[in-house]
Amino acid sequence: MRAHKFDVALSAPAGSALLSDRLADLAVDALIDEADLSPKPALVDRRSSGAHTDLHLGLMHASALSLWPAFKEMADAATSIGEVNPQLRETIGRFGREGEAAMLRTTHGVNTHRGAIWALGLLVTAAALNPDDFSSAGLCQRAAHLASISDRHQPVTVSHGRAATQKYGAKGAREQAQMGFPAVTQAGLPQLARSRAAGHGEQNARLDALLAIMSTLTDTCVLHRAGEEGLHAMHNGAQQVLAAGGSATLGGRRALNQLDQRLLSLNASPGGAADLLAACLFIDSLERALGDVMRNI
Ligand SMILES: CC(C)(COP(=O)(O)OP(=O)(O)OC[C@H]1O[C@@H](n2cnc3c(N)ncnc32)[C@H](O)[C@@H]1O)[C@@H](O)C(=O)NCCC(=O)NCCS
Ligand SMILES: Nc1ncnc2c1ncn2[C@@H]1O[C@H](COP(=O)(O)OP(=O)(O)OP(=O)(O)O)[C@@H](O)[C@H]1O
Repeated sequence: MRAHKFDVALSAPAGSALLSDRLADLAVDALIDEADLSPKPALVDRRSSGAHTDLHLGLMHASALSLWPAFKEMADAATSIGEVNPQLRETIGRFGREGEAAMLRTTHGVNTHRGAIWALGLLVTAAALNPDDFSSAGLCQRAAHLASISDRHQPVTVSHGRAATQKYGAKGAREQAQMGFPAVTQAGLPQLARSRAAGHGEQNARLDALLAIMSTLTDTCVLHRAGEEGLHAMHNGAQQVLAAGGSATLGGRRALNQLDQRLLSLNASPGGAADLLAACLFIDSLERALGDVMRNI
């Protein structure tokens, strides 16, 4: 295995920990940070379970922790296989399904993180494939390449997401990844940077990033639960919060509260947007690790 200067940065807090351990740590941290972020519209957070009757914050944390081995296995596979090819795609597909099984054992059958395993699994793999390039563009491009390869062992299931993409002709989790996560690179990450630069505070900047994603994403969780009316309510409401100045402003907070109420009344939970916020936080943490290395050279 090649040694990279980023191995040092990523493994620093854990001493001798390997790159794959640190990538799995960062993916789990991103999921826990996403769950804790509050007040998120109609999602599980520190205040409530949002539109979900079967989820709560403790379950989100336990589920996130249960995914650590799957993320580590994916990173290890990327390091040993070393390139984007069908073998790597099918290997991480197997670990993704094992991750889903671990999640369902932990939550007693509740879907807490299906979409997140997919998005973060691809990004963890993309990071381990080339630790010299943790740029968001590079990571998302490698992830997209992987997501575009078919997996012969993937069972054909009738998921809520697939049903919604077929009924509404919308692009779902699979297509978002195949396109290189435009919701992350063109909406979430730029908004995170803008709100930080405006001095809005980290939690508000993260909420604004979530809202930027929600303002255009065809979230199949919302489509499945609340149809096109729910999707329009999400797009319009999120745009209004940002137009009012974002979560750090009084007007933005009022609009955010209205969006929360509206989505709750429609039973519309933006779970796909939440997963993509976790993807933003993961990429952001990698870019910060890179910055720390540069400062210490
Ligand atoms: C591609 C996946 C997400 C299935 O997607 P599908 O649309 O069929 O289904 P499902 O309704 O079960 O889950 C979709 C989840 O994605 C999230 N999501 C919804 N809409 C979107 C969107 N537009 N963009 C991104 N994520 C979204 C939500 O959290 C939702 O719960 C995935 O579960 C899968 O196929 N896994 C197989 C295992 C695998 O190959 N893993 C690869 C290694 S990570
Ligand atoms: N903080 C969060 N709160 C709720 N859901 C989240 C959160 N973060 C991410 N999610 C995502 O939202 C999805 C949950 O959506 P949903 O409950 O609609 O799932 P489902 O099992 O497909 O449908 P249903 O519950 O309607 O039967 C999970 O797959 C998860 O990836």
